[in-house]
Amino acid sequence: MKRSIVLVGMMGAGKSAVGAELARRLGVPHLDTDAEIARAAAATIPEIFARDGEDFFRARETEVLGRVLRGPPAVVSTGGGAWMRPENRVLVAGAGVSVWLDCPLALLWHRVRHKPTRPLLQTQDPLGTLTRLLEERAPTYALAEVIIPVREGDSIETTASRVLEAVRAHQAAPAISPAQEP
Ligand SMILES: Nc1ncnc2c1ncn2[C@@H]1O[C@H](COP(=O)(O)OP(=O)(O)OP(=O)(O)O)[C@@H](O)[C@H]1O
Ligand SMILES: O=C(O)C1=C[C@@H](O)[C@@H](O)[C@H](O)C1
Ligand SMILES: [Mg+2]
Repeated sequence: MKRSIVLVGMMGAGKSAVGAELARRLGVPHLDTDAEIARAAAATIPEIFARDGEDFFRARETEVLGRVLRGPPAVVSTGGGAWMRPENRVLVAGAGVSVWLDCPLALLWHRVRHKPTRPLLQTQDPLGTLTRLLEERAPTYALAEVIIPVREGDSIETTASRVLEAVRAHQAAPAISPAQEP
């Protein structure tokens, strides 16, 4: 594996779960930016948001992403908002293939509704917030090089297999030079 695989998408899409399975199969490190930030801060993600604010978290996220992408090829599970920052997309483009786990709203909600670990969903109307975030973010997630639709009933293993297959097909495809574009 020459380039890292970088999973992007909404909270609950399965970036951490599928990333761990992919790394195990490929025999490469699995790095989860949320986990790396929490480890360095010796605090949980909700604690960091509450104590230092979202801007601080986003700055650490960009630092961590840059650091893990400078290392040997790995599977990188990003936080749900990481792909929204243009500088993070530039970092990913330089070192890895980006993969959007494209998961429908109902399935995301089913997975995140009972967990207090996502500070952005600690609102009066968490489903409304999740809906708005997905609507706002989907066009940007769609800029990822590889898109994997994830549907109810797809296991972590099945999703990991589909990611691997799609990444291999993507890497085997000849790059289109600007001169060939219409
Ligand atoms: N394909 C799947 N089948 C069943 N459960 C899954 C699947 N993918 C993820 N899950 C479960 O859904 C929950 C959320 O997944 P996970 O933590 O991997 O999401 P995430 O994309 O990393 O979210 P975040 O952006 O908040 O870190 C976990 O409990 C995980 O085990
Ligand atoms: O979607 C988001 O913006 C977030 C997702 C999580 O992975 C964490 O990075 C944090 O809770 C923010
Ligand atoms: Mg995660």
